[in-house]
Amino acid sequence: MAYIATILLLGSGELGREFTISAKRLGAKVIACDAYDGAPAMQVADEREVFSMLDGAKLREAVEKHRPDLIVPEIEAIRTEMLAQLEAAGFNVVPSARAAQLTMNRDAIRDLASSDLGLVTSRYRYATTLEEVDAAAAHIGFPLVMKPVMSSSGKGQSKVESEAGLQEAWDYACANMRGDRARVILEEFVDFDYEITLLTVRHRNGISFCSPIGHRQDRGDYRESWQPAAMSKEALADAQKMAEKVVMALEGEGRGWGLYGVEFFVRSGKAGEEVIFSELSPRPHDTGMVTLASQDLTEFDLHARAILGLPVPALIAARPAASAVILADRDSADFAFEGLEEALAADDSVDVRIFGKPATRPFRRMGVALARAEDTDAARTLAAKVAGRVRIAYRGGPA
Ligand SMILES: Nc1ncnc2c1ncn2[C@@H]1O[C@H](COP(=O)(O)OP(=O)(O)OP(=O)(O)O)[C@@H](O)[C@H]1O
Ligand SMILES: NCC(=O)N[C@@H]1O[C@H](COP(=O)([O-])[O-])[C@@H](O)[C@H]1O
Ligand SMILES: [Mg+2]
Repeated sequence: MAYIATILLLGSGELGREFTISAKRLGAKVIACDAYDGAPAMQVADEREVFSMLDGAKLREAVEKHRPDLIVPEIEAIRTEMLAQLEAAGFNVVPSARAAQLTMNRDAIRDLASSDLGLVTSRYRYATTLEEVDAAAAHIGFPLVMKPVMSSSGKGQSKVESEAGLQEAWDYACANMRGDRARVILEEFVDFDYEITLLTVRHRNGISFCSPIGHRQDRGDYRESWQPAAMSKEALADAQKMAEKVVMALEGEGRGWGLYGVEFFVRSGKAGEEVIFSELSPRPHDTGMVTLASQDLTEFDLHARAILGLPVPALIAARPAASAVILADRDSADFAFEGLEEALAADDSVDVRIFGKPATRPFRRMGVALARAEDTDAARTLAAKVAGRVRIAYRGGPA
């Protein structure tokens, strides 16, 4: 059989696994890559390659070996200069090398959104030394949020209440950053009423939006999400306008086709709800796992369709649903999941996804519970209950 496309997937976690299933259902061949063997997407892909996505030479080698039609980043930490070189050499990077490059660096995407595109963001300053941190903090005020410019899933991020906390936050950011560039962003702490992810699909016929996804984060990492999130018509229109603007600005030399997770904070102001752009992922978003329960075409199906040049509907409906994460709390390479029987006892409104990661770590996401109900509040309660019933039984320590 001739495949519709050969896809080289860079990063093979839970998001990549669902994406691989979607792409394969449409007739694609998927080669899953990650730094460790047995990663979730590798378990369902046609082939695998094990190397660090930050190793440019290995990345090029994998591309030359498989000659993919599409190079699909699944994580942020990739040698993006190599993606740009590969794109220049004629390879198709999803959605574009520019998107991968700009979103990997908080300073790059923030400058684009705020200075170039004029989107509303929190006030921010950068710093590369503790002295610069002090100066930036004096400008921003307290409380503030400090993050390494290169990090994801809340790594190295802290909320700082006063001057006394700056040194600790700086040390924490430096210890948990990616790369060798000690640089942080200090952001005004936005006391938002709620936050959303707006899944935005850019495809051959234009742009389509999913219903907004509400979510709750802890330690800078997602814990639960629900869809559709209630918000005013005006606020949703503002968010859609901003999402379209930023997504359109990311195409560069690429096609720009694909699904993006655009994150916003929403707070009420004098003139109604104020929408503040936070950041975005040029790929499926972790909070978007709720679409496995809420939408007929999930965020993974939509990403696959968009990048393959297949039709994406203009209107994407969502029924009330929620997701809740299942986290590990220690290091282990010998463990088992228990409680699935009770977790799934309810009825067909609940489900789980166990990711199949070969080892646990404190706070590592190992699975997710999904629930549908008559409204999102009920769905959240149900999803949390299901997640709570799945237990990880640790039998041994790390490998
Ligand atoms: N300026 C801010 N004010 C208030 N809360 C914030 C601010 N910045 C971040 N947060 C909180 O921390 C969460 C994580 O922040 P952010 O999305 O910037 O981190 P991340 O490391 O890129 O996470 P991910 O990779 O999972 O998207 C946000 O969703 C929000 O809940
Ligand atoms: N916020 C980004 C995100 O959720 N990314 C998802 O987590 C995986 C890494 O998990 P791990 O750290 O447990 O290996 C990534 O591969 C991706 O699927
Ligand atoms: Mg985020």
